[in-house]
Amino acid sequence: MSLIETHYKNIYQLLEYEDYPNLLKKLIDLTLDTEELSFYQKTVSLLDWLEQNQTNITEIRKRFNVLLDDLFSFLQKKGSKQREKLLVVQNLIKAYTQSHFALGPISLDISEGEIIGLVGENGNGKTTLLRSLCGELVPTNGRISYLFDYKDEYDLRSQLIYIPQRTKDWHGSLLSNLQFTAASYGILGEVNEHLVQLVIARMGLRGYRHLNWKSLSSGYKMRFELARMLLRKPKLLLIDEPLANLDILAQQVVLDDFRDIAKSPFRPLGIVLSSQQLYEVEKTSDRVIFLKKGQPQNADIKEGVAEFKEVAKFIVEFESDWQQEELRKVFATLSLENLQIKGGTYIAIFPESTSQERFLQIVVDNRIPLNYFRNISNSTRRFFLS
Ligand SMILES: Nc1ncnc2c1ncn2[C@@H]1O[C@H](COP(=O)(O)OP(=O)(O)OP(=O)(O)O)[C@@H](O)[C@H]1O
Repeated sequence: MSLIETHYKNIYQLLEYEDYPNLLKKLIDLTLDTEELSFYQKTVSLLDWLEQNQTNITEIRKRFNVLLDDLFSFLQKKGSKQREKLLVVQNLIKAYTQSHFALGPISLDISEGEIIGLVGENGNGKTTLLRSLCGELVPTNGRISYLFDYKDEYDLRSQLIYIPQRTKDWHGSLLSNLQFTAASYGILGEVNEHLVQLVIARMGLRGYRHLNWKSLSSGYKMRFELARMLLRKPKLLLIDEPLANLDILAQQVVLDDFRDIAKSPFRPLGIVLSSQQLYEVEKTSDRVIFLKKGQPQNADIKEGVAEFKEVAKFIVEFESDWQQEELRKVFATLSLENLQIKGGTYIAIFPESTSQERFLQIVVDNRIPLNYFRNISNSTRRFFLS
């Protein structure tokens, strides 16, 4: 099955399951992928119609179906985009003279459709890496090469978007700001009007379009930044702590959005994001880099290329009402090497030969009360252990 056919099948399944909120997002993504005013108009009129007709399910289904068929037959002709390499970093070092902190050497590359997660404790170089990748900081050593086409420095900056942790405030309404952003990238007239409506709806900002910066919560300010990013049609998005200030549900929505946007068969883009939400980031990213004192811990640099390391241990994180002593006793049969407890959560380290099944069997046989369990043998979580 081709990439487009799989995409098509997944989206039609949403129609079958009547998951209209998600379907609407996908439909807007496909509309943006067409880059055609006639489709922008059709989808915006569907959005307007939906606002007045939320209960007529048969008609809603019919309209979604017609538009989806239309979009797919257009995009099928356009064809999917071959994924290309966007960026190559070779032995990057960034040293600050004032604080004696040095990042790197780091080597990595990123292609269209790929998401790289950056994790690590505070002050270990995540922001420094992102700011170096976007050109805001000049490397002390090493090379960063952008492999996509760009006309000049301004064009490069518009295709390479960096969203910092603390974004600048803005004046006026959310709608007028997005219209202004689009205009500053040469998107004018009817295209501007429709495109802005689409990205507003895509980011769930329709009900907030007339609000100003002060009236938006931090989560909605982040959505505004993402809407602004979409208007600029970037190749590479570098984003610092996008999940900070978001509730758990909003975090999952934003991460799903990142995946959908990065992995579009028609306009894929590369994303590098930093976060403290380890497990959420691991679920979403294709690769995760753990930085400690400026060094990637889970990658070996061989001939300038990062190779990701595996650990030779079986490590589990769990929560239980049992005391350490009782747990040590029963897990001794699995040759327990180390048991730590922090913040009410246990981390148990066993030899590599221990399997998850054997661990769970011991739990069942001994009726150990388990409130939570996660195999972290391959998670960057293990680097946070003391
Ligand atoms: N402009 C600067 N001049 C000197 N030192 C700096 C500068 N910016 C950052 N540092 C230092 O570099 C180190 C790494 O900082 P950085 O902001 O990259 O870490 P981080 O992993 O993003 O941290 P956090 O999770 O807290 O955002 C810190 O020790 C910081 O104090």
